[in-house]
Parts: sequence; C-alpha cells; structure tokens
Amino acid sequence: MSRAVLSLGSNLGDRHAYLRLAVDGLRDVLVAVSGVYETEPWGVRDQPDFLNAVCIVDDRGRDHWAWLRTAQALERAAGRVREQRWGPRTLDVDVVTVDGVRSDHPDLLLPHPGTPHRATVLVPWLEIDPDAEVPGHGRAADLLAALPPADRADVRPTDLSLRD
Ligand SMILES: Nc1ncnc2c1ncn2[C@@H]1O[C@H](COP(=O)(O)OP(=O)(O)OP(=O)(O)O)[C@@H](O)[C@H]1O
Ligand SMILES: Nc1nc2c(c(=O)[nH]1)N=C(CO)CN2
Repeated sequence: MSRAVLSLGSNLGDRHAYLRLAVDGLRDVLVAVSGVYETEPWGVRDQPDFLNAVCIVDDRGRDHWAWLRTAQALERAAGRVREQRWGPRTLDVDVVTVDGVRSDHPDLLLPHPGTPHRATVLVPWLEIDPDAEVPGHGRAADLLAALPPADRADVRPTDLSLRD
C-alpha cells in the first residue's frame, strides 16, 4: 500500500481547469481532494496569485518514484514549460509525502522540503486530514500554527470545487 499526498498549484491561464485536469488524471487513485484556495505568491512575489489544492492518493504497490512520474506527466499534460524557479506555471504538482518515506535524492526529496514552511500546502492538507504528519517534522497542525499569521492569511478559501 502506498499513500501519497500531492500538492497542486497553478497561476497561469485557466487555473481552475489546470487543477481539474490534474484531479481528473488522478481519478483512479484519488482518496480525497481539498477545496481550492487562492494564495499570494511566495518565492517570486511579482507574479499572479495561485490557486492551490492538495490531494491524497493511494495505489497499492506504487513506489515513491512512480508518484513523481505521475506528477511530472500531469505537468506535461498541462503544457508546463520549465522556466524560472518559483516562477509562474500552468500546473505544478509536488510530491509532499509518500507514506513515511524519507528521501534525500535531489530528484525526489521526501517529505518535500518546502512542506513545513508552506501554508499553501498545510492549510488544504489539514482540511482533508486534520491528523496529518510530516515525517521527521511532526504534526502538520503544529507546523501551521508556528507560521507567521500573515502566511496563513495569504491562503483564502474559494467557492471553486474539484470534487464533482
Ligand atoms: N518531492 C518532490 N516533488 C516534486 N519534485 C521534486 C521533489 N523533490 C525533488 N523534486 C525535483 O524538483 C524538480 C522540479 O522542481 P520544480 O521546477 O517543480 O520546482 P519548483 O516547483 O519551482 O520549486 P519547489 O520544488 O520548491 O516547489 C524536479 O527535477 C524534481 O525531480
Ligand atoms: N502561493 C503560491 N506561491 C508559489 C507556489 C504555489 O504553489 N503557491 N509555487 C511556487 C513554485 O513551486 C512558487 N510560489
């Protein structure tokens, strides 16, 4: 059994349609999908706001590398062109965790090293798994509580849905 948490982000073009494309592509393995959040860009601040969401997916036997390949195939399907680090993109799919796996391979760092610091991941993840744990870092709820209040305020729920 392999359960993964994937984060989705988009800030170019029809952002909701790109998130939907990702969720549609995960339909066969989808356990839960969060609401859609409108978020202020971090990293490179001078770019359009993002839509972010988180999915929990499960597929017996799939290893962590297979989840990376899935994530990258979805990005390709959205026509993503890799340009600037932390810059605008049609679709970003990050592998946040895979079970309790820890990996320091640069092509697949697990848990994703941004996770403890990113309200854009922690808020949607906690919505669908209030007991979420980041392997090696503790409870996601504690990590979110430790972030500056402004970071949490930058993550705003929307009426958009990925559930139907
Ligand atoms: N947990 C992970 N999930 C997705 N990609 C990862 C992970 N760990 C390492 N990578 C590697 O990161 C590279 C992709 O980085 P990408 O361009 O998506 O970074 P970014 O989204 O700009 O920044 P960040 O990874 O901090 O969100 C790929 O080469 C991929 O192999
Ligand atoms: N709000 C927000 N900002 C970002 C995001 C993201 O998903 N959401 N992803 C980035 C590149 O990984 C850079 N900045």
